Amino acid sequence: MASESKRRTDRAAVEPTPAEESALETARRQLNQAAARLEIDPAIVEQLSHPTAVHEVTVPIERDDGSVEVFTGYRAQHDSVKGPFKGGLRYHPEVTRDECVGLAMWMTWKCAVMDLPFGGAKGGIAVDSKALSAGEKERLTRRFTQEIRSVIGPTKDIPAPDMGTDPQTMAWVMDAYSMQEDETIPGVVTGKPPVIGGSEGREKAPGRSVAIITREAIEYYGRDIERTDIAVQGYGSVGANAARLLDRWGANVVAISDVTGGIYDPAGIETHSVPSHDEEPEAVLDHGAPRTVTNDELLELDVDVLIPAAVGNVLTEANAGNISAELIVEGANGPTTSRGQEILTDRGVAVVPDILANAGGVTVSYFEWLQDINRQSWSLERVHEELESEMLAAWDAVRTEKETGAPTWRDAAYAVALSRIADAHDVRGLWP
Ligand SMILES: NC(=O)C1=CN([C@@H]2O[C@H](COP(=O)(O)OP(=O)(O)OC[C@H]3O[C@@H](n4cnc5c(N)ncnc54)[C@H](OP(=O)(O)O)[C@@H]3O)[C@@H](O)[C@H]2O)C=CC1
Ligand SMILES: O=C(O)CCC(=O)C(=O)O
Repeated sequence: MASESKRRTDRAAVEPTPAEESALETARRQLNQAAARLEIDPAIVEQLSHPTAVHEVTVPIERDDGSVEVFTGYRAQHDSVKGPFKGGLRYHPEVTRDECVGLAMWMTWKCAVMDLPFGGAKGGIAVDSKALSAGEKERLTRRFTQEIRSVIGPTKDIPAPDMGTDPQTMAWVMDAYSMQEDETIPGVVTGKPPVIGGSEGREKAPGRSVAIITREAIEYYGRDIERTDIAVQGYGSVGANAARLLDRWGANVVAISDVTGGIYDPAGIETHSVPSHDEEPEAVLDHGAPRTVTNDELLELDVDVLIPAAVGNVLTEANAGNISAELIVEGANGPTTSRGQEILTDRGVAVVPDILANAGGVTVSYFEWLQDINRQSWSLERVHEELESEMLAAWDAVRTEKETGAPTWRDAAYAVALSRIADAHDVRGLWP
């Protein structure tokens, strides 16, 4: 696509990198670097550096022992030039306003890489979800939904699962929202159980897309998947499903981990016999293996491919020089800091970015939203076929950018995403 906003320049890179950076700082730095290469109107870049809105709400709940606890929740809405805001809800102790804004920015680019008619959002509650009973989690979710009810909706902003939330959480959001609207509105969230309008295949979709993109990248670099050793950090919706699919496709998954640490077996791990986070949290270390590793050690193992699929900021200035993998496929959102990326790039390590690799989640969310508004139900086979085709189309678009001069896979993915977003802003124009 020929585009005014896409012409490359040699403008110098942006600000220096601090030792530690927030998701928002990383996201802004990546935006500025990509925009500098693409010659995008500075007014549009400035606009995209800020969220459209950030809603901060107080969420009081009654604990099972009768006491009242007050939590803070957020919904950050970044950009909606191409359609309603879209993105997950995260329940994690480290959720902050800035983290939600950074993650919302990445959702904008992710939807644009996939050419979905959505913008970017992210939200969550600063809470340790594992310390809540099911009843407490339900009360927290229903109260949070009530607090953000006026800013979400099937044509406004559509939440979905992320870390610490799952299909049941989405069912509570849908129910709380629908009760207030006096009608059943399945399209207000995606990632619901299929029995209430959720899509087949949504839960495993982010892991499936990570596996598809890993498979394509392995082939791109001329490797044989059956002779490829892979380490995966995080064994949840993304990590476990990616590991299991790659294992099924013949790769040698030699290391996996959860929050408590990991296991390493150079002969390969039977991934299906290790419970995922959804099946049983913190169970990876219970599985017998010749060696256990810490999460830091897992990242530096002598493997061909590394898939960080848990939390952000794990590949940093401190360890990027020690990473042995030749290929990193980002399953988590924001696992690589700016300085980590620079060091990895200098060392010739290919990093395929989150906004492409884990985009299967939001893509099947889009399928779910389509099914909801059309009152349809697709088969799992259809979801898999359509996801495969969307992922390959996005991979081709990004690969073309890489082959025509983008220095890194992240630059290539941003070139695809940002040019689409900038063009959309350009034609819609600014309200006077
Ligand atoms: N769910 C989705 O639709 C999508 C999620 N993502 C991103 O993928 C990442 C993982 O999300 P998801 O799989 O949904 O999360 P889950 O909650 O399903 O699983 C997270 C996994 O990571 C482990 N974990 C948690 N903290 C750490 C840590 N500090 N170090 C190592 N492992 C840790 C958990 O361990 P334990 O089991 O012991 O708790 C669990 O195995 C996040 O960055 C998320 O934003 C991206 C796209 C879509
Ligand atoms: O499915 C969605 O809408 C969003 C999933 C998500 O939060 C993500 O891709 O990071």
